[in-house]
Order: sequence, then structure tokens, then C-alpha cells
Amino acid sequence: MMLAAKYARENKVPYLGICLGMQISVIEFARSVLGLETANSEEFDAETPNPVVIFMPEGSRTHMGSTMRLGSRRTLFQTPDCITAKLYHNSEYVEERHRHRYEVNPDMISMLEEAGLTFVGKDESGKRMEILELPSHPFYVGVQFHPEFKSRPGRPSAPFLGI
Ligand SMILES: NC(=O)CC[C@H](N)C(=O)O
Repeated sequence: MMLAAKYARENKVPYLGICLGMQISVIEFARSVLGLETANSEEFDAETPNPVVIFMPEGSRTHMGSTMRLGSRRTLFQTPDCITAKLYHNSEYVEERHRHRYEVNPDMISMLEEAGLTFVGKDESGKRMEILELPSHPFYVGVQFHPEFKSRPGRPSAPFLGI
């Protein structure tokens, strides 16, 4: 997955990373562009010195049961000037379904954004990264939620229309 994300980023191949796919794109970007060779998700290396993806449960941090961020949650677009906001018909927010425990580390956002990765969708607290884009790329998009859950035959969820 890491190599696929790298290849797509460097060769301007369309990339839609869903959930772990978004997390992988952040790890790959941190390693290749920021030069943080040890960047990782806490899920894969709990001791990583550069945790760009961390355990961010909605419930308890110590119990696996009921810690998943699950079901429909709101994502607010941070700017109308991005690919995904346009795909979602210039809505101010979208409600998509979630199923995960790990998320992009909010403490690393400014570093990632200074290097060109932009977080164009966040939850209402501003702490949970929901959508990323790479403006220097024709279509490099990551979504923490699962747009496929609301996709239907003949009525695909918006992000798929961008590929
Ligand atoms: N559905 C997914 O891709 C979730 C996996 C992911 N590593 C998590 O945050 O739990």
C-alpha cells in the first residue's frame, strides 16, 4: 500500500485512499516528503518516534470494545476551493459513515500542511482529519470515512466521481 501511494503521488496517478488508505498516504508523505523515515501509525509501531497516525477512539482509550468511531458523522469543509467540496456539490458539510480507531495525529497537521498536504475536511471539533488533498496533484484524495457505505449502483458516492 505504501508503494502504491508513493507511485500515485509521484506519477500523478489518481489516488483515492479510504480509511487505512488515507492513513497510509499520510505515513508515506511524512516519510518521503518530510524525511521522517520512522514515521508510522501507532497501530503498526506503538513506539514510533514519529506517530503521524494515532489511536483516537471516541470512547475509552484502554478498552477495545466500543472504542471505534462508528456510523454517520459530520465533516465540515474548511474551504470551498478544493476538489472534494466541488464533488459534494459545494456543500458546507457532508455526513458519511465511519469505522476506525486510528486517525491523523492533530499535532502533526501544521508540519504536513507546510509541506503541501492539505486537510480540507475536519470534524466539528477540528481535531479529527476527515479529508486530505494534495493541491499539486490532479487527484490525490484521502478520506477517513467510508464513502462506499452510502454508494449505490448508478448513484456512486461523490469521491468516486473524481477518479
Ligand atoms: N476500516 C479501516 O480501514 C480501519 C483501519 C484503521 N487502521 C483503523 O483506524 O482502525
